[in-house]
Order: sequence, then C-alpha cells, then structure tokens
Amino acid sequence: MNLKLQMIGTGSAFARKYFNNNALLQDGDFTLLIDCGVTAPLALHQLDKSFADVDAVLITHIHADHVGGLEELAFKMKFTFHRKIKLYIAESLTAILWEHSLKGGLYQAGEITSLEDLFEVCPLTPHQPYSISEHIQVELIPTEHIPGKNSYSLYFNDRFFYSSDMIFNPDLLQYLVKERSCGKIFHDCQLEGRGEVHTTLEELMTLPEDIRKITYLMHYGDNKNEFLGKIGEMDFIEQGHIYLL
Ligand SMILES: O=c1ccn([C@@H]2O[C@H](COP(=O)(O)O)[C@@H](O)[C@H]2O)c(=O)[nH]1
Ligand SMILES: [Zn+2]
Ligand SMILES: [Zn+2]
Repeated sequence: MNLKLQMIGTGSAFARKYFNNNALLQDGDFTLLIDCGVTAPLALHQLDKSFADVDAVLITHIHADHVGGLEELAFKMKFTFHRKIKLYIAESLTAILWEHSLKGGLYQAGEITSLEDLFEVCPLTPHQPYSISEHIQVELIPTEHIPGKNSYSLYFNDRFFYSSDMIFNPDLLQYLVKERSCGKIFHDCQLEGRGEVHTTLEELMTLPEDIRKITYLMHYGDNKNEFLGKIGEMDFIEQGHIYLL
C-alpha cells in the first residue's frame, strides 16, 4: 500500500510565498494532517480541500506555524461537522497546548473546558510506535529546536523521517539510515544565516552523499528558487504536489 504525502505548505515560519510547513499523509481514504499552522485553512482551500477531509491531526510542537490553525479546526469539527477527531500529540505537550495556546480562543463555560471536549486526545510517549491507521505507524523522536521547549520529529513506518523543526543532528540521521532502515528524509532547511533554531542548508550539505540522495528539503524561505542547483543531490519538496511513499 502506497501512502501519499502532500505538503499543504512548505514555507518557513514567516514565509509569504509558501504556506506553513504542514502536510497531509493519506492512507487510502484516511487522511492525517501533520501540524496545523495559521495558514492551514487557506492552504487546504487552495487545494480544493477543507478540514472536512481530515480524519486525525498530529502535532510536533507549539509554534503558530504548527498549531495556529487548531482553533479553527476545533470549532469547525465541533459546530459544523459534529465530529471529534483524534489529536496525536506528545504527552508532554497536551497541557501546554490547552493552557498556553488554545484555551484563550476556545474556552466556553459548560461547553468547552478542555482539549477532550474538542478532540479524542491521544497522548504519545516518545520512542514508542503508535498505529494511526491501517498503514501509518508513527514514533515521536524528541529533537532540539528551541531551548526549554519540547519538540518532536516523526519517524513513520520505520521508513521515513519528518524532521519538523530541529537543529542539525547528523548522528540521528546516520543512526536512522544505518540502523533503522530509513529510506527518505524530509528535513527543515534554513537557506541562509546561522542555524540557531533550525538546520541550515550549509549543514545539510555536509551529510554523506548517500544521505543527501534521500533528503527532501522543506520549511524553506521565499527565496528558495535562488538555491535551485545549489543543493547537491537533495531536492526541494514542493507545496501541493503528491508524493508516493
Ligand atoms: O531563538 C529564536 C527563536 C525563534 N526565532 C524565530 O521564530 C521562528 C519560530 O518559528 P519556527 O516554526 O520554529 O520556524 C523561527 O523561524 C525564527 O524566525 C528566532 O529567530 N530565534
Ligand atoms: Zn516551523
Ligand atoms: Zn518551530
């Protein structure tokens, strides 16, 4: 069974040409939304889709380009579609997501007082595999992004790695490829400047050729086209395209 990956956005946090780095992972007629940033509703609309097409959502960390669209998703599910979808999120982030991000907009006395009033919350323990659909299995891998902020990368089906936002960790990439049969890497890529909270193109270019060959770049800036031909054996993943995995 082929899974389909469609990035609804491939942009860095403040990109204007590209939507937030969020994705749809499709297993037959089941659709998982990976992160749900501020631009997710419009990004879906431009693909002739909406939250009605989403069966579950998986969150990697608490930044607006990854969770800023959850308020609309939650309201739509509750009051328009009358569905409670599964919310997959690290157990360390559930209280933070509600108390520090969603409660302000979604709280409604007697009606919406917790995440569980909106979602079927599925708290995930890092380093454990979870079955999300018949052919989608995910494992959270804690990775460094912002000091003091829990942030997770995703390892699907013991086959492909989705960094979300992380600083460079070549040892992890080597381990996944050499020891865990990783065949594709979707990696955030800061095109210019120092990689204080992300991995830079310069850093990714230091990876061995066999890893670069299976690496697809995402979470990039508006000037991405200036870097065409300057990314070695790597490829840019394109917003809206459907990739068979
Ligand atoms: O130390 C920092 C922390 C944050 N930033 C900026 O904020 C965004 C955060 O969004 P991401 O989704 O993690 O990209 C980041 O890109 C930086 O632009 C920073 O510069 N320095
Ligand atoms: Zn981001
Ligand atoms: Zn981030």
